[in-house]
Amino acid sequence: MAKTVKQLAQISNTTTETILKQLADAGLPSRNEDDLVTDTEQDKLVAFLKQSHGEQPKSRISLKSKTTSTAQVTGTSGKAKTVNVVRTKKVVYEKPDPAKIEAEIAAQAKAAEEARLKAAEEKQAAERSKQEAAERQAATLAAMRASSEPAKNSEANATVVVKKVKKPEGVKPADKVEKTEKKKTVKPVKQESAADKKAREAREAEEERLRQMEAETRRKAAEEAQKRTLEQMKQMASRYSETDDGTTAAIVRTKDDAPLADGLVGAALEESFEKERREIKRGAAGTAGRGAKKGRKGQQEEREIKTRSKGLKSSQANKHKFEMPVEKIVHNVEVGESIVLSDLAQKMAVKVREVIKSLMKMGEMVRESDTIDQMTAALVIEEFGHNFIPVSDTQLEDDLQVAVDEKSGNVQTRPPVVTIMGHVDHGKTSLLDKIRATKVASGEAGGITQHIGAYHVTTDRGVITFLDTPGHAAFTAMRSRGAQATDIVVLVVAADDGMMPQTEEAIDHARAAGTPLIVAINKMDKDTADPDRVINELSVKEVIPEEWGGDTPMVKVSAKSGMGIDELLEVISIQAELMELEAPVDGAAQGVVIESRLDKGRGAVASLLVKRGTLNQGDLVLAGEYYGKVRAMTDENGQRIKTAGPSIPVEILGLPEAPAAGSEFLVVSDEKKAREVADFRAARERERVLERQNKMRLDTLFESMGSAEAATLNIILKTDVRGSLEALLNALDELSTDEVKVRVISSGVGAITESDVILAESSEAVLLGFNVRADTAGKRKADEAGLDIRYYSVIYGLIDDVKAAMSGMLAPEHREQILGIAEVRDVFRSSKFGAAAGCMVQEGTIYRNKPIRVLRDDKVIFTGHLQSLRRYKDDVNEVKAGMECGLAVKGYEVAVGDKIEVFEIHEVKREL
Ligand SMILES: Nc1nc2c(ncn2[C@@H]2O[C@H](COP(=O)(O)OP(=O)(O)OP(=O)(O)O)[C@@H](O)[C@H]2O)c(=O)[nH]1
Repeated sequence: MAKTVKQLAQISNTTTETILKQLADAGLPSRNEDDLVTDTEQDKLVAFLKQSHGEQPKSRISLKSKTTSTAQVTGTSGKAKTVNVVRTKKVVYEKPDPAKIEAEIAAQAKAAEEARLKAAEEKQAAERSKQEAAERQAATLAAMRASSEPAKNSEANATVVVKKVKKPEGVKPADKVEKTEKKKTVKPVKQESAADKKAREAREAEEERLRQMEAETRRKAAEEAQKRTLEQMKQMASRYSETDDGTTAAIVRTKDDAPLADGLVGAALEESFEKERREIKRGAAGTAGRGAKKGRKGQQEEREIKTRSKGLKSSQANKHKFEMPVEKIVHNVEVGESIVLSDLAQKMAVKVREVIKSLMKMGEMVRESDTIDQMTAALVIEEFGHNFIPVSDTQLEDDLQVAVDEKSGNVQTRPPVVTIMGHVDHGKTSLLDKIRATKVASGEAGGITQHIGAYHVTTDRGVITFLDTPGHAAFTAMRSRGAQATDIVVLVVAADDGMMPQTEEAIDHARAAGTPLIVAINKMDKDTADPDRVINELSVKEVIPEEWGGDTPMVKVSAKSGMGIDELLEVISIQAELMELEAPVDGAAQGVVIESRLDKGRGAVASLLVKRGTLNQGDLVLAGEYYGKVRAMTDENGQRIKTAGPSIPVEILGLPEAPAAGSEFLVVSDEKKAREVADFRAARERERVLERQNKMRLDTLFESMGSAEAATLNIILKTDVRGSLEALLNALDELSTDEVKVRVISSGVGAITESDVILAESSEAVLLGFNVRADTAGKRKADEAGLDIRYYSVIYGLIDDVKAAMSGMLAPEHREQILGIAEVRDVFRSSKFGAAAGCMVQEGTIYRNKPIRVLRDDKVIFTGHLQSLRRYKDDVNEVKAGMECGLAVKGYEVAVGDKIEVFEIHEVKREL
């Protein structure tokens, strides 16, 4: 507030003269004692006075703080004592100097101005260089026109240029362009007249128009080149990404708004089109290479590229060199029902680790070897920015099938394929035997058919092919396959036994497959035979005889006496005629694998039933997961044959492994396709196995958490053929109860090996051999480990043992013990016994009067008795290990290398 000089004198306790003098000294205007002094003047006066008294304005303020605490220290005497610790802290604040601030502001403004000027200069320079480039281009174009078609007008020249761009192969080589460039540079500079100026302007306008056309053409050419390159990548990435309509699906998503010509071509206009084409190619190869083996860095680059909404950065465009339009390679990832993680990663060209990480983010804890389902895979694929293509698991097979269908022709009537079904011991094999007039049943262990066989017989009414399916319930799965492959089911029902569980099952299977049924009421020779009861029981299951108004032919037969056999065959033939069974005879064969096994000497042996076409020796057969050329072909009687038409069963050699019984087979002309389908099927099988294993692991984990007492019976199972293996696995699968789980931890076809024994030892599993034995190393290992190996030749014997072990009913029972093993070293003819064998007893003792088995390649091939046992010329009752002997097997001719195993059945305390 303004005050008079007098008032100020009073406030400061001084005279008015003093104030007036001080005001004058401070440089303020002179005044009288009643004049007002403004606030600003008062401030100035105070500042002057402070300065004149030597006082500087404070620019720094110091603050001090002090804290006191205590600490425990050890004194010189060694005693601990408490001391006070004082901490002082000083903080200095600097008061901003207005002058300094002003200077700083001025400096900043100056720098900003300089930067602006610099930017403007740079912009000008860039424009200049752009203009220069445009001029160079115009000159190049003019020179090109002049050198190519001087007579034509500029419009025509432009067309030529456009044409050349569209067809890069017809373009001019680079050196010619360079020459035209040279021509331009050596031209003398003329003084420009008015007419010249007009002409120049017209030329410039025309050149500008051409330049735009040129730019447009180049853009199109670059786009086309990019398309071609991407097409190549697409083809490389996915050879089988055909859509329903047969066109190839796009593999790469390109961004529509990405500018191509400017960024791509840039100042590379001097370059020839040919060079550009080469560079596009090179760029594509480089990009593909990077894509194929990119690491984390590569992926980061990809992400950056992905987020880029526009083309190349201007800085890159100014590099004066060709740059490939960089775009993430988007793969079409085909996924079937499920996929192994490592395969998925490979298909997306990323590391498995990355896939695992992405799944972890989704809350899925997985490992490299795990399989994930189609939906989860779809999420992962989307996450990585690729295209998810769900594929039918049978797509490749379907394609092959179409190829086979196209080639087949000459449709003819074919023999019916008949499956004989029925309850155990109702006489299926005996009936077939009778039909074939060959005994098959007598040599079988336990009287059970062990695997599916197929036979064809010629009757008065034509050829009929029979599939001989085993009777035990364990073969249900295989039997249902048999029903699918067959035209007619003959249901055998014993007249003295009637309807049994497997009779019902057979009816269900035949119905499910839509296969006509013919009932053979067997054992009619027996006194206890009651066919009416059988018919009554069948009618309950809606199997009604023709006499009762139904549609099921029923024939009373006796496999023993041969009664009704001819009638049965006739009924089968009539039924077949009614069905008008036909198949193409020409063209590639296809059908079903009935049975397969690995033979030590011959490799994989597969029984096939040809359903259509003709199978020839030398054909390339794809069966299940395996393919190979048919090296040799035999019929069911072991006769070598060269061809097999529809409905004919054959045994073939030439596949690398034994395909699963029930697999479809077909002949393919293209080995590459066969390999692809085989690989695909193998991968699918692997996925299924892994899926099952994972499920098992999880289930086990869950169950063991739920019930502490749940015991698990681990089993390692080896069998002679795939058919029995599958049957046993199915049967064992069904045995698990709430208290005891049955877990087959390993299974396979062939002898029990050392590794099987080691696995059994480590996993506390029981070793079960069905019609197979342990090989020498396996046996030695089992002896060392003190492991018991259980051998079986009858399926229900094995199942019963497992059941008994599970239920704790391990009562003493009859069990086999192997007493001795002799190896056949020589075979010679004996007038008395036929074939006699010279043997070496390898283990234990060979007894003349005890039952024996003949083993070939560690598989049981015969069970029976010895006809004679000799030491030199003498008949003996026993021969001990290490001794030679001569023997003859009753009803069987042994071969060199066979083993004769003598066993006996005795009562033992049971334990598993
Ligand atoms: N009396 C009599 N016995 C028969 C007849 N058919 C079969 N058998 C006997 O019945 C038993 C079982 O015969 P198989 O032919 O092995 O019976 P299957 O149905 O093939 O048996 P699995 O292969 O075990 O399913 C044998 O002892 C035969 O001798 C028949 O018509 N009359």
